[in-house]
Amino acid sequence: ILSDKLELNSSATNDTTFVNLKEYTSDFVYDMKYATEDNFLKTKVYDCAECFLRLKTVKALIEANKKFIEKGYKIKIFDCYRPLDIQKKMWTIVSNPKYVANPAKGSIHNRGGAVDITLVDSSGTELDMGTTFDFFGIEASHNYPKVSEVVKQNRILLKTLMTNSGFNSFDSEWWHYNLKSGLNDKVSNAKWDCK
Ligand SMILES: C[C@@H](N)C(=O)N[C@H](C)C(=O)O
Ligand SMILES: [Zn+2]
Repeated sequence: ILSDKLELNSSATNDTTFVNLKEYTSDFVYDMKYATEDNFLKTKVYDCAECFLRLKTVKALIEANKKFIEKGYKIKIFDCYRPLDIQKKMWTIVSNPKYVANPAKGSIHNRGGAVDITLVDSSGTELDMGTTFDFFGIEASHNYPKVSEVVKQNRILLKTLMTNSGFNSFDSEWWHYNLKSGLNDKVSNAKWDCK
């Protein structure tokens, strides 16, 4: 029988095992938007705020965060693994692959290989990235030219260290990063246990 719960802490942990980021480090800041009502669905679609990812994604993200910490910043996380059912809900609201991946194909979030993130400074203040998280418009694009020099530099900082740590950026959303090998893994609809 296939379980619809994420299989965790299996004795044979390998790079594609789903793990909880907080079990590996306390160096991240969290604002798991879909575990709140402060998101574009205007409803809490996760029962609790946990960041599950494939172990290989966790390793790459920790490597990236170390580089940001050396510069006085930290990664703040908005979303990690996302069950396919939630992707379907998102797609009914925003059926535009520039902003929400088509569930027929599956997002790399559904594969445990994507993260939605920003940067905070040493006092925990978010860097100005020009738009809010999940602003679905041209202004959120890496290629949008009419942003201030500060915003441009902040986006470049995020993109440079993430792409140097094994992630690809996503042109239409400054916050979304895909692990380079993330498309090789299976889409999942498993949910996680909330204690
Ligand atoms: C919904 C948004 N946060 C996001 O992650 N979009 C990308 C394109 C996705 O759904 O994979
Ligand atoms: Zn995303």
